[in-house]
Amino acid sequence: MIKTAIVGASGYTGLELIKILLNHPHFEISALFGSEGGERIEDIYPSLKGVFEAEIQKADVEKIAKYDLVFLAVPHKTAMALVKELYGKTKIVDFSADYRLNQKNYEDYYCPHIDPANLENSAYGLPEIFRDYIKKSTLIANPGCYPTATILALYPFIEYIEDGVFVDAKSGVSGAGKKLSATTHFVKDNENFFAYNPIKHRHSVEIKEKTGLNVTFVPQLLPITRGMQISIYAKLKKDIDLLEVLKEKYKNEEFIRIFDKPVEIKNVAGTHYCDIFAAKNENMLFINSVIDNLLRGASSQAVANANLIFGLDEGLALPKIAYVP
Ligand SMILES: NC(=O)C1=CN([C@@H]2O[C@H](COP(=O)(O)OP(=O)(O)OC[C@H]3O[C@@H](n4cnc5c(N)ncnc54)[C@H](OP(=O)(O)O)[C@@H]3O)[C@@H](O)[C@H]2O)C=CC1
Ligand SMILES: CC(=O)N[C@@H](CCC(=O)OP(=O)(O)O)C(=O)O
Repeated sequence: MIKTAIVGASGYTGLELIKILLNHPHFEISALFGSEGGERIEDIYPSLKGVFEAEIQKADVEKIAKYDLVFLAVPHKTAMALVKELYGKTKIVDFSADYRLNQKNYEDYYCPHIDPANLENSAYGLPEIFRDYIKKSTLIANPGCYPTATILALYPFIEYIEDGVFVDAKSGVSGAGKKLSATTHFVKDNENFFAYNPIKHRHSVEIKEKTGLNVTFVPQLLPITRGMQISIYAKLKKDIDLLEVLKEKYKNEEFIRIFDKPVEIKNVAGTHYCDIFAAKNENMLFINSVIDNLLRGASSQAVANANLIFGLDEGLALPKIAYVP
């Protein structure tokens, strides 16, 4: 078995990761870490009682470095402070944005980078596009949830569209993590729907850097727990058969499903799937994608990447059964 540590186990993506790894034939959950430690995972998440019970230790680089595989499900900045010490000692899948961007883009949208030397050692963990790099890397920058759903939808069409696309994005509230804020308060979100941080959201630069396209990106908060839906509006340079383009690009991809009608969050919530649909009105293109932000947008994608860096089948243990009805 491959000894695995989860740093940030008490968070939402940490919990999803635990659930996936409990069904993994090769990755064994050997240690859980958090900011202070001294808690038990089944006390934080009573749903795990009798299923998986373990102590959470205070994060400590010396201890974490002993494991073969480390998932960092921690906030930006915290991740790079750990990677700076851990790189080369173990295999790392980082959920944060710290190794996703070039230094300039990172510092323009986040903060000064404290480990720029390792930016060139990371692979952007979107398997459908960067699989070959991922397999050779020991540091994976797991993509953001909005960029995952947006880039997978745009990728087949990049050569066919004009620069300048509108990305209308909607996320469930778990995308913001477990910490409380005025924006994620029940009374604010319940029976409500609003845009936040339009145009300037940090994910616009991630989408731009990976696709080369200028994007007008507007995230919005849906009053649901999990799942996200992306609507992209673009101009086609020439007439193409949209579904044929999608089917051809993703013909070997088990976890991309192409639909001939608009896609729905509920069909992917609880799974690693990204469902995609596209339609056009003359040269006006509409692309529609859905994912589970906690899974394909974070934890199941992290496991797909870990499978690849250990030379395992990419789909091992990835969830396929949606929470329907
Ligand atoms: N939620 C989502 O849909 C997505 C999240 N991500 C990214 O994944 C990461 C985790 O997100 P999420 O699970 O939502 O966040 P949460 O806020 O739910 O959880 C964060 C976790 O990080 C731990 N943590 C914080 N500081 C430290 C520290 N100094 N040392 C060790 N552990 C620490 C916390 O532990 P403790 O409770 O002990 O403080 C907690 O378990 C973030 O980088 C986020 O941006 C990426 C894509 C989608
Ligand atoms: C609803 C919500 O607040 N979503 C988060 C995005 C979560 C995500 O994908 O991730 P990273 O933080 O890893 O980039 C936001 O807009 O900041």
